[in-house]
Amino acid sequence: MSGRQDDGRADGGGEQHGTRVLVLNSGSSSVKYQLVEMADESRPAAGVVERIGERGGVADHAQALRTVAERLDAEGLGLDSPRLAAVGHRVVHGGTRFTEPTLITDEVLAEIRALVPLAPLHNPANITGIEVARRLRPDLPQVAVFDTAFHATIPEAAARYAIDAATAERYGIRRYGFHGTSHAYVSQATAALLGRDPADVNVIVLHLGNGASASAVRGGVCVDTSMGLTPLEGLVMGTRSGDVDPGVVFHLARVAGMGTDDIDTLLNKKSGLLGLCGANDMREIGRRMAEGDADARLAFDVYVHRLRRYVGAFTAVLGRVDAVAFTAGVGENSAAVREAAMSGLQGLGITLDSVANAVRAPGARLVSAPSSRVAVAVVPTDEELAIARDTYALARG
Ligand SMILES: Nc1ncnc2c1ncn2[C@@H]1O[C@H](COP(=O)(O)OP(=O)(O)O)[C@@H](O)[C@H]1O
Ligand SMILES: CC(=O)OP(=O)(O)O
Ligand SMILES: [Mg+2]
Repeated sequence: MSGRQDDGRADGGGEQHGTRVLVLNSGSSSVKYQLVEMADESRPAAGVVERIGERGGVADHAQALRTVAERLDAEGLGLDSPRLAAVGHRVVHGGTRFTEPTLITDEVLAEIRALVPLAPLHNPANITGIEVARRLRPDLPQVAVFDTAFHATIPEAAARYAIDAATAERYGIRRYGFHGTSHAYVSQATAALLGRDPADVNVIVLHLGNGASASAVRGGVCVDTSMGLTPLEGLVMGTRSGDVDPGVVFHLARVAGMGTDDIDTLLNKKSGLLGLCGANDMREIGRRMAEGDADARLAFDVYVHRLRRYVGAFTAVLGRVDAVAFTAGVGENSAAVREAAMSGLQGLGITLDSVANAVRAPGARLVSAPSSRVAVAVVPTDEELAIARDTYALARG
């Protein structure tokens, strides 16, 4: 650690002395950013630019990234800082090509671009972030950390769709899975909360943000996940349908006369909670339910029903479950979703402690009853820290 600079000055130090990583987590409609000081994993700067492309928001991802750069400059923490060691980028789709954090070169960028058809809402935003950061600091290592990477261990029986094998092979059609950085981080943190070695613990992780996915993790290794070829499959999400009969697509095409792009937009942006009740934010749904709104109630019930199905399915996949971990915006904050999702599951060894579950508290914590064979935990995710660690490790060589 000879290069570490701990003098506490806002800037300065030699060129090789950077100990900070800028993490860019570009989502379909937001850019989250964090500056992570690796010496103590503190965050000198963090923020989010939201509502990209929506009314009242910035026009596009390039504009959002300019806003991020301006905010960092205003705090004296700009991209020109010599304390910066590297930039870490969340990249959503790595296909079968990328299963590890990867130093970004022109060739790597071209390969990420080739994967755009598999994640049209996400990879273009990630690419814009990479291009902007490379332009501003061509001298810095830039690292891509892939959402799909943690799922590369999923066995063929769970990863393959039962469709014509030659067609699947030719077009790369298989389950890739997403939110992997979060599933990896949270499954490890859950083992730590239980005071056990991750290699001995089986966890069902429920990542419930705007996008949502479940995963089955056996001894630290992912063995199944709810998202598939794209981040559309699986759980009910803010604006995405999750699982639907593929026949719905043909029916809409033939009977409703909708085109491919219209159906894509319908299922990705106008469905899920939003499609069912006109709101995609679980907080608003909670408020409306309290006022007796039947549409909000139905949306909540559909969301929870799907969640319970996956908990049951992944219990069967794992055989033995040690913990169910709730994470991301909804998972960490909605006691009502956790309560409803875990109710009546004594047959699976799950008993929630309703009082503990209702308490708001920071950090990882147990919300199951002492008698519960399966621990139920709320475990805050930290994708940015996980990306920063991977990025720093690779940048330092
Ligand atoms: N206090 C809360 N109660 C219920 N839901 C919440 C609360 N706070 C945030 N959320 C939910 O979290 C979602 C965002 O989660 P987040 O993990 O930040 O998503 P993403 O990373 O996909 O943007 C919001 O849509 C909102 O519904
Ligand atoms: C992959 C995915 O769904 O990401 P997000 O939840 O950030 O949209
Ligand atoms: Mg997220």
